[in-house]
Amino acid sequence: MAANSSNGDHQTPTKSPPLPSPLRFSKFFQSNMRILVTGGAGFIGSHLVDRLMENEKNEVIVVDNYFTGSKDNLKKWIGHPRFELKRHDVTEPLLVEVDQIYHLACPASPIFYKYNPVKTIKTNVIGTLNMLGLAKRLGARILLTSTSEVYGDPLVHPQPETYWGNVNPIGVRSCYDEGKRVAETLMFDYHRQHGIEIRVARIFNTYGPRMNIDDGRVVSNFIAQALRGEPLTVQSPGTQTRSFCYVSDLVDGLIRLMEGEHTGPINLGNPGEFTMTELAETVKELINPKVEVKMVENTPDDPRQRKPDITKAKELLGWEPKVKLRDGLPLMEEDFRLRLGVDKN
Ligand SMILES: NC(=O)c1ccc[n+]([C@@H]2O[C@H](COP(=O)([O-])OP(=O)(O)OC[C@H]3O[C@@H](n4cnc5c(N)ncnc54)[C@H](O)[C@@H]3O)[C@@H](O)[C@H]2O)c1
Ligand SMILES: O=c1ccn([C@@H]2O[C@H](COP(=O)(O)OP(=O)(O)O[C@H]3OC[C@@H](O)[C@H](O)[C@H]3O)[C@@H](O)[C@H]2O)c(=O)[nH]1
Repeated sequence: MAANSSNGDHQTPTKSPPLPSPLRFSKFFQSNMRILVTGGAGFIGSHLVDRLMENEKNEVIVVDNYFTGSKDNLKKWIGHPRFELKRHDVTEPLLVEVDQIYHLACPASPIFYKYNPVKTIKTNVIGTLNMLGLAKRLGARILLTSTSEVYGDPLVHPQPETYWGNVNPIGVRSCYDEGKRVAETLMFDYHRQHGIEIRVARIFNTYGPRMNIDDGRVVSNFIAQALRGEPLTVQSPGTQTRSFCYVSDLVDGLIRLMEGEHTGPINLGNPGEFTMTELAETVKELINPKVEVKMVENTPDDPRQRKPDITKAKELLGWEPKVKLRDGLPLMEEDFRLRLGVDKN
């Protein structure tokens, strides 16, 4: 009996299989990395997308619910064959096929994360669970953008990753800082229990073009106020400190972390430390020497000092920030002038 009659395996095909579409061989179909960016329509996310899209081997999918982000931030990529944008809330399950997940979705400015604290904590907990579930199903590597806020009002200065923090669990900032702490816990539990490849970045205050004009964070507030000729509102006492990282440096650190071999957590931030009064004076000097600096009331639980210890990022990722505050502020000023319609005279 002829071997090919026993089962279908060896039958001589009567018709040759269809040729693949000619598009299969166009450069846009040769991507070897499909990357999901949650929160990609936001400030950091959209800069990350710009960098990922520069590599022709990447295909990028963004999901965002547009709470604080905007399609405008991604307008140069809309319609690009290697780019896809979906309105989606990460508190709902997501089905896509990807190799890497950058999980950024979460409001980051205190006025926005406090606006609906229950939603903020759901985004951090349920949103991160959903993304970890997706990573588990696909065997994808996932990076979480955690925050320096996990150190709370730190009693150790500067903050190394080994510091466990000093966080109020029931305060008005807890939806965000405790939310991110739970998100970190989930990342490490999925790593230990299910072998998921995880990366955790602890990002310190980051600034740059495309921040929302009325975002409420200090750098965007001061620049917008200086350009509008309004007083710069320093929240009392003004001696509290922050360390500000320019967004291009931060994005470089995120990509190095994702591509490297270390889970983290790893601090990503610029160790240059400034009081809020110093920041106001610098913005005044660089942008509008005529504006006044006004002391206003602060909000509860505002951390009194913050500065990253970036030894680990230097050693493990070969990363350190390059852009100094005095060089980064004018780049942001340019973008704010365009959007506010204020010319340089
Ligand atoms: N910018 C900083 O200084 C800083 C510092 C530490 C950590 N981070 C983290 O980096 C990430 C990005 O921050 P950012 O400064 O770009 O803020 P952003 O507010 O500009 O971006 C957040 C994005 O997430 C989207 N989003 C919010 N909730 C969502 C949800 N439930 N589903 C889908 N999308 C949702 C928003 O619409 C927005 O586009 C956040 O996770 C934030 O916690 C930022
Ligand atoms: O107009 C303002 C706004 C803020 N501030 C002060 O500036 C400091 C920084 O405040 P921001 O609102 O910019 O940011 P915070 O450092 O409080 O939180 C940020 O931390 C890291 C990220 O996770 C988030 O982007 C955000 O939560 C605070 O001390 C605040 O009191 C002012 O003095 N004037």
